[in-house]
Amino acid sequence: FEHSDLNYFHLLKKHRFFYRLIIDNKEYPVAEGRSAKEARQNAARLTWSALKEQTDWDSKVSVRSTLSEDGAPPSSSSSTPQESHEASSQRTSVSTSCSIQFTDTSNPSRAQMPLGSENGAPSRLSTSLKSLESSQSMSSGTSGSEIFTDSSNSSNDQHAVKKKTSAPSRFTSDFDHIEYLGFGGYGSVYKARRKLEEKYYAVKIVSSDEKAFREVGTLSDLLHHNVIRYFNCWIEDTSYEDGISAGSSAGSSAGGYSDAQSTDDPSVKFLYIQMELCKMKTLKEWIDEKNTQSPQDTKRRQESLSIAQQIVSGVEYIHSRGHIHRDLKPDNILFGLDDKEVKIGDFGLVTTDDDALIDRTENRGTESYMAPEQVGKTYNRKVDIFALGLIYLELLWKVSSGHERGEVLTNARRQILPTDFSRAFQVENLIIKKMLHEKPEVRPEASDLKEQLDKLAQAENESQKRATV
Ligand SMILES: Nc1ncnc2c1ncn2[C@@H]1O[C@H](COP(=O)(O)OP(=O)(O)OP(=O)(O)O)[C@@H](O)[C@H]1O
Repeated sequence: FEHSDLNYFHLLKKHRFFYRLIIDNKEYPVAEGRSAKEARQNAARLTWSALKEQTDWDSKVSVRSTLSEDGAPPSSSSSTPQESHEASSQRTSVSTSCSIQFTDTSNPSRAQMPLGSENGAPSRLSTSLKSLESSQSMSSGTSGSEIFTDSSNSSNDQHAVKKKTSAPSRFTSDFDHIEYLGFGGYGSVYKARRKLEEKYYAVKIVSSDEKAFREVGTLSDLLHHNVIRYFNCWIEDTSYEDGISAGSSAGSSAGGYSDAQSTDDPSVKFLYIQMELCKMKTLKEWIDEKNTQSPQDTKRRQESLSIAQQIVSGVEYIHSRGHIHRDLKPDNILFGLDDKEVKIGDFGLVTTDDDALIDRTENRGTESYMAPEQVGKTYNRKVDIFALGLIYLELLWKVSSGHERGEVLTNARRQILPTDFSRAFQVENLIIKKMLHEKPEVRPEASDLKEQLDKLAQAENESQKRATV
């Protein structure tokens, strides 16, 4: 990406809305968006992610309440289409009801700040916007939008945004057989066939901001069989909504293209990220499946080792390219279409690793997999090794309930592994304990870990051969 494009996104970042959900007096993470609606939807998504984590650990929590805005009594009519889709798609069982409230945490003075009016930068904004637009239409061949910019008059610059016309969507013109796959904290993912080569891809649509650019910036830098492959990205004025994800949204039709996801703010754009299509099965589902099978079997041990080797391979590669994933968890690891390889995805929280412990944004990542130092501001790539330690333990060790899983993970974070586990998996126990060491410098590098796991796999193979002779 051009620096000018990034400047543009830095400027847009100042024009923000913030929302947080409060459920039964518990505050969930603050979400941001470039419109109130987008911030509300992001708040719903972040809360859903947090609830998913929480309900795994404690199934008492209810999440099927209808989301209502601004503290209004919950009612199905008050939820936005996206939110009601989220509420209705929740699979967690309900035991109690709870009240959900949206709180606008925006700083009004910032939220109303005219776009591009800060730091005397309006003409830079116009220039960046223009260069962004021209590169967009060059790459997509479809623009259909006009730019109204008068860079000689800075007072007009807050209007230096696109006037929306019904631009043809590159997504719907280049792709067909579009199917909704799911949503994450930041956007929705679709399976779609690119007409030209008649090949299927996953297309993730997120609001086009700095975080999204960081994700594609990193993905475009990576090519490894254990990392979800990136192909392309482009920007559109509107998001895509199909019949499922749009719910009863006015103006949307099943499988059609609508601007129901567009916002009143014409500067809000959406980044479409075209990626390798994986199976709709995450490592989380694999673990859950294994946990329903009994008893703890040797096949699980072998498969877990092979999966751990692949994840470590991917992480070693990511680290070798100078990145830290920061959000490794079973939900973010998918199976390739051939079901043979696992692939690391969701690079939304990726950052650079300059080898030194540097001051970073605090508290990034999913709480239950986060290394202890990640709650602060100074950490390095070893946070990924900590998360991997917990994942390897979960791969290997059968638990029977969400409650047990919670206990095992909480203790493991303090390097206390189940006694039976230490007995049954002596080598793995030592490796995992080191990965979970409180001091990041004691945790192994991904390359060392890979070597250890390769040796372990070799030893297992040999002992199996001996057993069959
Ligand atoms: N390349 C892909 N192929 C197939 N399915 C995918 C692909 N990428 C994501 N998905 C699916 O789409 C859904 C949303 O994924 P996404 O990466 O946006 O969010 P997430 O990882 O679930 O959540 P979060 O971003 O909050 O961590 C998930 O169910 C995921 O399994």
